[in-house]
Amino acid sequence: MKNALPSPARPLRIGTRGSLLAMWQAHEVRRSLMVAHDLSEDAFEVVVIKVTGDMIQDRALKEIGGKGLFTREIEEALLDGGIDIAVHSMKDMPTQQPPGLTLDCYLPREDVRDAFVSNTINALSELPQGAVVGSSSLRRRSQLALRRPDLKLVEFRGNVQTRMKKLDDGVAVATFLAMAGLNRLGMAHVAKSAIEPEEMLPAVAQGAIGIERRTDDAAVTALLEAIHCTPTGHRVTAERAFLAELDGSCETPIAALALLEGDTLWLRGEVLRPDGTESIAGDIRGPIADGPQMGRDLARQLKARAPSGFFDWH
Ligand SMILES: NCc1[nH]cc(CCC(=O)O)c1CC(=O)O
Repeated sequence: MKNALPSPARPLRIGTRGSLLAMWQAHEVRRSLMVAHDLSEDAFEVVVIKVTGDMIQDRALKEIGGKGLFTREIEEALLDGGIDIAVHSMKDMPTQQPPGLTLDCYLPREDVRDAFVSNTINALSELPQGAVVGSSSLRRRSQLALRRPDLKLVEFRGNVQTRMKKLDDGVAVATFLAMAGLNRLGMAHVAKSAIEPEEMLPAVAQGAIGIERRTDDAAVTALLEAIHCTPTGHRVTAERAFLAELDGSCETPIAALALLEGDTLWLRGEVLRPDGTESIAGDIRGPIADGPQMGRDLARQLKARAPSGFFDWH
């Protein structure tokens, strides 16, 4: 029977990338569903799906371009019925989902901050003049270039171990990771310090895990409702509306962070030139329910302030 509730005879298939962090996230979704619905582990099956983004680690992702490098194959499996839900780092998710798929279920958000990682230096502010730092994130690179034009930036990619090895080898004196990933993998000690959003505004949806489903799958929709974190949903939705209005992706120099203060949502946003020569930033406050409109409004305000040619990274 289609859309049946999971049972040992027909486990719910959870699709994910194969990276350590992605696997942890898929198992966290399984744990949450088990608790919420009093189901056993064998009501679920974690299905690993190879994605383009994982197969091209040796090249700068922005050279290959295109949105959804980490998600396309997973969404295809979801549409095909090969999996029943897909677990994603929301930071990597395109702002639009393909017809037939819905992404509106979020686990409670982790630490949103970037981590400062180094063997020898304690904090971003303590980097000596002209220091070599490694990052392949266009957002982090442009934010660093803006605030510290003296720094030398080199490409840095790979899992935590690969990056630590590069630091040991002296390829760079520091690099940057998301605190969320380090915390989830029990590797918070790798961070010398966390970088406050005031110093480096994080990526849209950083630290949030989202669960995608087939829109018409009523049983899965009901199953997921029980584990949805509403505050995370409000925050991520506002940030993603900001990103969508700027026509951005996880490979554009855009940052945003929404916080809830009582009944109010406070959204900060920043867009940069890729070379970090200029940044346009602003913020907006309003009722939580207006989050998506505020995201669009803030994006339009920043666009109106941008000189011509600012968005040439499109
Ligand atoms: N683009 C890769 C990616 N996607 C999500 C995370 C970390 C976890 C998260 O933000 O949820 C990372 C790695 C990183 O930036 O360190």
